[in-house]
Amino acid sequence: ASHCWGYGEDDGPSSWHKGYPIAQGNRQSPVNIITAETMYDSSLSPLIVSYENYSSISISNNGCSVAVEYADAEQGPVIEGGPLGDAYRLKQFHFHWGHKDCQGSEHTVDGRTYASELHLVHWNASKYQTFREAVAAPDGLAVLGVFLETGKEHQGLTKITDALSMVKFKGSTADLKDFNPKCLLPRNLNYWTYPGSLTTPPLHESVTWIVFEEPIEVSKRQMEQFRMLLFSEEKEDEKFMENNFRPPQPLNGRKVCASYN
Ligand SMILES: NS(=O)(=O)c1c2ccccc2cc2ccccc12
Ligand SMILES: [Zn+2]
Repeated sequence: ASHCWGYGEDDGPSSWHKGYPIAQGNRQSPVNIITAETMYDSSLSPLIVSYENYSSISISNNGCSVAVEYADAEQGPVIEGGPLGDAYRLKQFHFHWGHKDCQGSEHTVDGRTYASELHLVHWNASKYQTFREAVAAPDGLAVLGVFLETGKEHQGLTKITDALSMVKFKGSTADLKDFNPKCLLPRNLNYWTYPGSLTTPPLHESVTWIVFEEPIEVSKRQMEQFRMLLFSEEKEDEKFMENNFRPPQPLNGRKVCASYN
């Protein structure tokens, strides 16, 4: 089916189960992280982020978010360690945000929402041949989640926020070369991890989530730049892209592990 789901009244998260029954599965994402119920797991090794030889290609508006795509190269940017048994290669990163700064993240921490959440999507290139194959495998994907809160301007993010005007409409793409995503990670890499899913249809339960505890700071102006994006195509009525987040889903007995005590 074409993109017949969205974030509106009648095509939003509460109706996704009609087209995607897995929406009511037992390892869905996002979740509310209740810090008092997280388990320190001393067997979790530090996360190794090797983003040195990155090569970003483009930035695009896919009608539900704005994403920066990376070349699919053997020696591309990877993450390993932590809860991961293999090396996972960066495919793209994208954002979720609200129509005001007090909401917009997908994961929540003790019920707290953040202005936005950055997702860096990686696939298990050690075990699978293609992203397409990995996207439906239970150990196929690893997504890093970074919370964004408003404060001072994020220097590294300006290259992205200043490019947003070039991808205003659904289906638009623009060149975006040499963007090193390492600058978007928080200083402190303490994280929570749990087994989950894509937070958008097809909602495959194939994601090892790694959510950093420390948010990064972005300015209110930078958040406004995300809100000028459109869900709609050039010829359609203007629908501002905002509130493109799925609310927290039941844990169904899953434990959220903490990398720190
Ligand atoms: N929110 S999300 O990270 O689940 C997600 C993906 C996750 C894994 C693989 C591909 C994904 C593509 C997405 C595209 C737009 C929004 C979320 C997306
Ligand atoms: Zn996402």
